[in-house]
Parts: sequence; structure tokens; C-alpha cells
Amino acid sequence: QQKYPRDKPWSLDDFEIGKPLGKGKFGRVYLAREKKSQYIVALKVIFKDQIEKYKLNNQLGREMEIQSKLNHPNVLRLFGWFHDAHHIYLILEYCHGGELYKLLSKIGHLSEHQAATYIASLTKALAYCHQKNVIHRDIKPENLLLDFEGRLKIADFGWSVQSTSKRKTMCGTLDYLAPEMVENRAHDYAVDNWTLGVLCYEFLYGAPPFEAENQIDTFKRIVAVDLSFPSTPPVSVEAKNLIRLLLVKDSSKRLSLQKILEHPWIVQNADPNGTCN
Ligand SMILES: CC(=O)N[C@H]1CCN(c2c(Cl)cnc3[nH]c(-c4cn(C)nc4C)nc23)C1
Repeated sequence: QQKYPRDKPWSLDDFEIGKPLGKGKFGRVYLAREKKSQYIVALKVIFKDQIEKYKLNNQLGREMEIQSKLNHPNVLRLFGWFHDAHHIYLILEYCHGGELYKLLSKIGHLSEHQAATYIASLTKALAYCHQKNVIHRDIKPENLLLDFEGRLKIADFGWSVQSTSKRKTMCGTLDYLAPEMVENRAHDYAVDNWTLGVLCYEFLYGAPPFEAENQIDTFKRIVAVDLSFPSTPPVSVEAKNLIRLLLVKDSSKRLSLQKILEHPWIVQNADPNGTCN
């Protein structure tokens, strides 16, 4: 029985490779099973020549350094990594529930109970990342996965892999970026608070708040904080209140992560153990 963390370096021979889960510019993610333990993982395969071509070696190294240190129930685990002549392999936690995105596009919008539970989980994950000096976890819906219990996991290493079920308009979208990001001004931890507001809106209405026909109009709506709430689906006043406290142009005035967890809408609607089953 292999003790953990293991001393012998991992190699491809340790795994049986299953179906592809996603693919992208830098590589692909496969379902895989570690032979000795029969443990199911997601194996992310990154092409070395793609990394060298885009001069991303140190970014990848930094991402992996950060990711291997993070250990939180709502942050996807990086168990280890190895490489061969042409590839780098990341051994990642596998989420049986797949992408939150697929669930959202299938059911249109989430209930207030589900939305509050996932916003609370994201807030706790971000508070943990910020405490480890990790910001801007790029929390777009396609980077949010669900484990077998329906618990949310932030799955991003800066190498967003487009999984096969990706919404096409997703690539390069501005929808989730704060004004200071789209205006290319200095950004700090508070960008994540803005993104929580965007996600909360999208979970409840099924579309992001500043969606527009093209990127220019989205850009204009973000910098103007052109926020309005449709009359359907019906959404509680408390939920709208939280969204308004996060989608604030002045980043210093956005509700803090701690205050989000104390907000009445979260306290009244979020499931304490984050599974909302
Ligand atoms: C940003 C990113 O990595 N996106 C995707 C690619 C596969 N990857 C997964 C990662 Cl990294 C971990 N677990 C996953 N589970 C799934 C998945 C499960 N079902 C039923 N359908 C899917 C898809 N995908 C993953 C995340």
C-alpha cells in the first residue's frame, strides 16, 4: 500500500487513462485511475512545446507551486505532477458532478438555496486563497466544478482547458472582469469580490449582468456598472441587495468576503455543509 506523499516520482505507467474530459490550447484533461490504489483522478496533459512557444514556463511553475500548497474543500486539489519528453502531467482531483456550467445551462438558473450555497463556498475558498496571498483565481463558471456530493470546487490553474461541453461564447469573455481589470488599472484582491457579484447574478438569472452583443458593449456596461434586474425569474430583495453591494465601481467599497458570509441572504439561504442536496 503506497504511503502518501509518495517518495517515488509518478509516471504515466502508474495510471490507466480514460475518456477525455476537456481539451484546450495547452493540452487535454483525461479521466484516469491510479493502478495501485484504483483512485480516480483527472490527468491534465500539457504540451511542453506549447508552453515554450508562449514562454509560459515560469507561469506554469508558479501556478503549480501555488496550487500544490492550497488545501481547501472548495479548491480543486493538485495531488502531484510529472513530465516526460514532450508533456507535463498534472494529477488533479476528479469531480464526478462535472461543470457547474452544464448544470446552469441545463436548468436555466439556480434556486436561491443553491446560488447562496455556491456563493458561500466560493467566498470561503477565496478568503482561504487571499489569506495565502493568492488573488484573482479567475473564477469564471467554466472553472467551477461539482464533486459527487454537489460540493463546489474552483478548478483553475491559469491554463483554462476548454472542456468538450464548453459554451462557445466563453473564450475571451469580459463578462466576469471588474472595471479596473477591463480598464487595465492596478487590481487587487477586490476584483474577486466583484466577480462574486457577477456570478451571484448569473446563478439567479441564468445570464451575467453586463452581457451584450459584443465585447465593446460589455466593456461599456461594466465600466458604467449598468446593472438592472429583470422581473423574471423572481429574485428576493436580499439577493439583489448583496449583488448591489458587490458590483460597486470603487473596489474599496465592495462588501468584504467576511461581510458576504454574514449577509442575511447568505445566512438565510446557504447550506452549511455546502452540498445543497
Ligand atoms: C478549466 C478546466 O479544467 N475545465 C475542465 C476540463 C476537465 N476538467 C475536470 C477536472 Cl480538472 C477535474 N474533474 C473533472 N470532472 C469533469 C467532468 C465530469 N463530468 C461528468 N463531466 C466533466 C467535464 N471535468 C473535470 C475541468
